[in-house]
Amino acid sequence: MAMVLEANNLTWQVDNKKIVDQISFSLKKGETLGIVGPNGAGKTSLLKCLYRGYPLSDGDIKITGKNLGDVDRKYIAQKVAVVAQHHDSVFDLTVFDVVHMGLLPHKGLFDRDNSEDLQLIELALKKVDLFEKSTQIFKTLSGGEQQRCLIARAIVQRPSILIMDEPTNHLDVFYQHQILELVNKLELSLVITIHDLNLAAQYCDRLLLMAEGKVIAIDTPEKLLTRERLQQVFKLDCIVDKNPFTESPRITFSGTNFADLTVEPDKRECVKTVGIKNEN
Ligand SMILES: Nc1ncnc2c1ncn2[C@@H]1O[C@H](COP(=O)(O)OP(=O)(O)OP(=O)(O)O)[C@@H](O)[C@H]1O
Repeated sequence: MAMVLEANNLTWQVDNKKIVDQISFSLKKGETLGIVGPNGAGKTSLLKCLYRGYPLSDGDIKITGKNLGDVDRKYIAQKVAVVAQHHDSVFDLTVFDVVHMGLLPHKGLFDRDNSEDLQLIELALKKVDLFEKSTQIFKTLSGGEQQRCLIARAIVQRPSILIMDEPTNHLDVFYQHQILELVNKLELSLVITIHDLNLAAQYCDRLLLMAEGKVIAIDTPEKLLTRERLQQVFKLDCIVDKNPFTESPRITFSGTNFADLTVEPDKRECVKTVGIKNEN
């Protein structure tokens, strides 16, 4: 099957420190890849490499078969939509105007909107249930509504790949599920960073687990999320069983178990909880 995204040996460094260190993976059409790992692992930096916010020190990226170095920004904007963590630039715009921005990669400088464009915006706003709030200023929306507004912009953009940096951040449990269900139904290829491993297991086809800039493993949630691996990376003991609703892996972490919490996380030794039955 043709790959929508191919990342080969991606490396990005600052002051000789490799923040993203020789990462390779590919993404199939319609697949959802979740990037997981501890704070500071390099997840956001990896995403920024993907949409060319950061210049690579080494490696290359192909999007729909074309090398990123050989295409212009407009091609990237047509193929890749991004929902980043910070969106200050759209704060004072109305919901309609933010969603309208999704048309820009497909327009020439002097092109006017036609009826199809307006229909597309209307459909996208209805899909995320924000049509009634079209004239509201973006910054006055709730966190969940802001995420939905940015997803509507991505729908209008009609990309092949949607990249989202922690899309469930600051959302309550209802909106966490709503956002992830919504983007999964769009039938796009998705790359998302996500801290909640249970949500990642439920909504992602594959996970890329990273730490200190490197890939620890890439696999399906069922194969990747093992007690041993999670202990090694997060320094916490856990039980891995199954979510009774979805059958996806369910992870329950123990408390920290550390006598001295002032020790840096990467120097901590994981203390196993005695007597825990683990299905992995
Ligand atoms: N522009 C930069 N200059 C210097 N260091 C940077 C830069 N961007 C990121 N870093 C460093 O790279 C490391 C990885 O940061 P990044 O934000 O990619 O991690 P993350 O896995 O997304 O973390 P979190 O889960 O906390 O959001 C951090 O130590 C960070 O300080």
